[in-house]
Amino acid sequence: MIEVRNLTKSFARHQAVRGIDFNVERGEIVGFLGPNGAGKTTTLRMLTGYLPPTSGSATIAGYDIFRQSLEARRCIGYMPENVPLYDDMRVREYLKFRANLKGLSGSDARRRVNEVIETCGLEGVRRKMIKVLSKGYRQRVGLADALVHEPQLLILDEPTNGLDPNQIRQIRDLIKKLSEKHTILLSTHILHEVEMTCGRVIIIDGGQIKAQDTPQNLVAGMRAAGRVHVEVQGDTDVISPALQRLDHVKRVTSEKLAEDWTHYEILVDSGTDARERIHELVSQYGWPMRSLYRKDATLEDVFVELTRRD
Ligand SMILES: Nc1ncnc2c1ncn2[C@@H]1O[C@H](COP(=O)(O)OP(=O)(O)OP(=O)(O)O)[C@@H](O)[C@H]1O
Repeated sequence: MIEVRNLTKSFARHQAVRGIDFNVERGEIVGFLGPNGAGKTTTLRMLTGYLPPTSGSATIAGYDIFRQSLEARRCIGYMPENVPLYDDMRVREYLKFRANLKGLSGSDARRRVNEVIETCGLEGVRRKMIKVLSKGYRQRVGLADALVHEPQLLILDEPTNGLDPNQIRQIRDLIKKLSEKHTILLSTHILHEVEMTCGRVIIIDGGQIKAQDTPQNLVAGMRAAGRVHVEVQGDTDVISPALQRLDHVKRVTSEKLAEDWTHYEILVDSGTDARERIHELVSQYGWPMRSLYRKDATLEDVFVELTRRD
């Protein structure tokens, strides 16, 4: 559905996207992740024909996004980061206007507008002015707009940005429902959302792809695949280096708690479990300990490991 080859974008002397390659197959739902300024929006804007690339190529459903831009864009429903809506139009009127702009007319336009109003849960606000809608409903109008011409591919740029937890859940459920009929490329900062909705993840940083795989494989393949948490009472300047010297420990971070207790987070190598060694060490020195547990790596750990700056 999407084939990207050696795609590059430079703004003056700044290279925002540096020769990226990736594919998205029909029916997939793929998360596009990266820290601020990684090049996500620039990539999505090139794929949707809003920005010409400096070099490289990309096709959507077999159409070259530059040479066959119109055909390619017909296959795409794009929801940009800040959905531009006409505040002084009513929801239904706006969607009808957008459907007409996308080449639908008469009964076809009416049918599709009614369908997307239902799909996106907009029945209750169809006659409301856009300016009075909550952020969650505005996002739904943006999604309905992206869907109205029945595109095969949906490209969503941070669709849950700025929403409250209930609204995030509603949009997430809607995206899941849409994934039954559409291929989806979804850019987001919310990693939990990606773990719950995406079959595959592409991580981009500094304009380059750092990893692409299923969330499960990314977590399993991480070098530091686990964290041990321990709370010990005593001198952090002594305890922290002692923990750091244990086998398979990659990094120790500490946070002081009340009454001379400290919480240590210990990053350990994949496939190792340092808990027994930690217990032995703490017992050997007689340091009081009140908790010791291990947490497996999450997609967030993979993301931090691949994109950390320090
Ligand atoms: N029109 C532009 N002119 C100059 N530089 C730009 C332009 N658009 C983006 N950039 C720069 O390109 C880089 C990538 O920006 P981009 O918006 O693609 O990042 P992003 O991954 O979408 O970040 P965010 O998560 O903050 O939206 C940034 O350094 C940004 O400042």
